Amino acid sequence: MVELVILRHGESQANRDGIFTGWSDVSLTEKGIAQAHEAGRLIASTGLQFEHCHTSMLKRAIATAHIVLDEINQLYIPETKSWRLNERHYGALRGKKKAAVKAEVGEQQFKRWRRSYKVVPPLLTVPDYDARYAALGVTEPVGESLQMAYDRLMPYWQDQIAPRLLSGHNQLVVAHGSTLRALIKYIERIDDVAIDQLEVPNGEPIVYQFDTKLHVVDKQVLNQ
Ligand SMILES: O=C(O)[C@H](O)COP(=O)(O)O
Repeated sequence: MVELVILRHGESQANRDGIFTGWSDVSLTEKGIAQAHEAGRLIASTGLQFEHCHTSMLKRAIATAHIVLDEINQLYIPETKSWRLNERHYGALRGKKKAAVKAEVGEQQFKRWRRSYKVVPPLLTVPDYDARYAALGVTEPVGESLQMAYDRLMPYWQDQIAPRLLSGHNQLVVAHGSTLRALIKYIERIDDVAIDQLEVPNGEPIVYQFDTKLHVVDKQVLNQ
């Protein structure tokens, strides 16, 4: 049996302040750091040895991954940071207070923008520029639906995660609410409608056990 552990970063400053974040690069709060340590201790209790750690290019996920790797005494393993694991880009909602947007557009539209699979948030008129993505030849999205995030995540799963699992090596993925919803949708074959009910809390490791064809044999959510 091979195992995959997926983990959403600990609480960020924007999570704490109720602000749409997406590709904004915000830090963990003290609470988020504590959540990352606790997640690490929970993962340590499984005794799993990982061959590779995958994270995004955003510091809230990278910092969480490093705290976890330290807690499990596996800081030495190879790690890949990919923009494909970045949070879904929230377009023109990015930086706005969630409560203010909800008050402006109403509960239904607010929920549609946050949780539907296909609805695209209001777009930026010009893409942001950030040297870290430009260096890779990646133009930042101007806004993404969950489906768009799913589509850019899948090549990373196919090329970097699935082959390692198929050769029997446990993998650790530390990413974001929406990219993990996309990954869970794929792994558990959740349909486009039911996915709007799925929430991924900060700092709560999910452990999947797969058979040799990458069918799920067991799923455990680790919490205190
Ligand atoms: O990008 C964000 O704002 C958060 O990471 C996720 O926010 P959501 O729960 O509103 O999708």
